[in-house]
Amino acid sequence: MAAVKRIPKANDGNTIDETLFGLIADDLVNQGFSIRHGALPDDISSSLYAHQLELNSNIYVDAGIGRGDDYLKTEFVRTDEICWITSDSEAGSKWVGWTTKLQRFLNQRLFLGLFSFESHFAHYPPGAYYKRHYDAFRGQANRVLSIVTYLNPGWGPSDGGELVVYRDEKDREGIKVVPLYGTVVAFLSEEFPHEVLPATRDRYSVAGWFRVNTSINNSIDPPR
Ligand SMILES: O=C(O)CCC(=O)C(=O)O
Ligand SMILES: [Fe+2]
Repeated sequence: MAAVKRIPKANDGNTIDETLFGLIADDLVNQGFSIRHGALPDDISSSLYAHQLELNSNIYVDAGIGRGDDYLKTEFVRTDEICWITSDSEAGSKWVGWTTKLQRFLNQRLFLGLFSFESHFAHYPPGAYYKRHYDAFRGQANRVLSIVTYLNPGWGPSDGGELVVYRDEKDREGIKVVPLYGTVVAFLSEEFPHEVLPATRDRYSVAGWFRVNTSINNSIDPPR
């Protein structure tokens, strides 16, 4: 008889992933964003962490803004460097597997119509930043939901590098998120301006975006 893999259940009978996904969905309904500490399953964090350590620093590229012809490299806005994640590595495939489950859950629960996902590792050397920005522009129907997680064990308050999520266009104070290992942040891409403050240490994150399908005439719009 084929072995059946037992998926751990939380007390309420949901899988551990489903319990977390339910909390994220509730946060998105109530406030449009979700900040969950220690949320990414440790198996995925540790794989991503190990994989990121092995990445040769020369495969990172300077981050730019926009896509295709709109792509600009501007130090005025951001000074991090990035490396896109694929399912080719074990770590990438675990992460993409998990985000696919989240995507399915949110589509069922919130009818978001999320269609594709793209994500990258980002390295912010000491002093690097990403100024206040939106991940998507209203009406351009592209990035719908942003997700970020951190690969920085032992990050302390004096290390800086917080993600600041602003509640709206007018908010100047924002909510500061310490980029600590295991924290997961998700927010509606068109609604929340945010920025990355400079850190005193190397800061590693994974940032991803779920998109809706903007294909025209059966030609599928590529993620990037
Ligand atoms: O690393 C972070 O905390 C967020 C990065 C970000 O805002 C982005 O890549 O668009
Ligand atoms: Fe962003």
